[in-house]
Amino acid sequence: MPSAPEAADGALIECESLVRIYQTGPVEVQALQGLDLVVERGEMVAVVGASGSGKSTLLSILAGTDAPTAGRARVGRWDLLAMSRADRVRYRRHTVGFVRQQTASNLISYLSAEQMVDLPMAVAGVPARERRERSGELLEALGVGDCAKRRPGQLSGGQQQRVAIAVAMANRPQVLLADEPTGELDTATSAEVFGGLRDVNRDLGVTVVVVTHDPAVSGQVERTVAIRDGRTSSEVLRRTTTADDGGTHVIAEEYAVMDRAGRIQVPRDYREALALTRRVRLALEPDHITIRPDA
Ligand SMILES: Nc1ncnc2c1ncn2[C@@H]1O[C@H](COP(=O)(O)OP(=O)(O)OP(=O)(O)O)[C@@H](O)[C@H]1O
Repeated sequence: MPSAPEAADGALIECESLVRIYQTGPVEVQALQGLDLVVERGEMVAVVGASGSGKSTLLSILAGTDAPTAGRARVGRWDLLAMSRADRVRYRRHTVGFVRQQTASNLISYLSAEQMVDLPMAVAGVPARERRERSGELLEALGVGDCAKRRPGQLSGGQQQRVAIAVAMANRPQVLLADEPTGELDTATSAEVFGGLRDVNRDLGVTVVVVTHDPAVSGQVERTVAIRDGRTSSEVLRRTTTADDGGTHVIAEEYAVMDRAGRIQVPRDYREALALTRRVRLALEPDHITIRPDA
């Protein structure tokens, strides 16, 4: 099987000042307005943000199905702004896997679960025996081994999404992208599907980027990236600590994101609380920086 190029040293995904402008007739929509994102190999990151903030646009660019207007976007050694058509096919086949929100759109109604996992490998020229083994392993790993012979109509919504994860993982991608994968599911089923994403991240080492509205999902990953108006505005990092009595709890801390030029976005509620407008006073203190109203 042809393998995707190995990543250079450093982060697996790196987006810098990423811009995507959609032009529909005279109307121009800036879906991404200088977004920065770094994801390390093996990480599982949630991307959150209001409707229209640019989450799906980011995911389509990372998936290689949409091209940025400007900026930099790199996944492994692939420069997403400079890929030929043949590169794009290779990139989509081997480097990234994609799971969509609509369970039905991930699957093919007349194929069984194992046939669906088999298909991307067959297209990539993987020998039949290796395909059979890989399909079996993946469906087992996702807890749907007993569904191998069933078609999508014979699977629950949660099982369908777990099969979709297995399909996306078939060609051993470096990155698994999921756009609201639990959006159509109830809470218990969402937890099951999210568990599937965590399993492939932990056990198969794939880097996962998951777009979600679901706080129960974003609350379980170590890093959540918030997008506002097409830019990365803040990140929440979570770590688990152990207390003296042996009990564990999760500490979540919110950080503002600064780009290479030193720009940060001051949250609207902070700006409003102190009536910060166009000009502010910055002062460097021994271990922090203050921002004061211009008055
Ligand atoms: N193909 C397109 N043509 C024109 N405008 C588009 C296109 N795709 C997205 N947009 C616009 O770009 C902006 C960002 O859209 P995007 O779908 O990335 O947001 P989102 O954060 O994923 O939203 P949601 O949570 O509702 O899915 C929106 O204003 C949207 O209307």
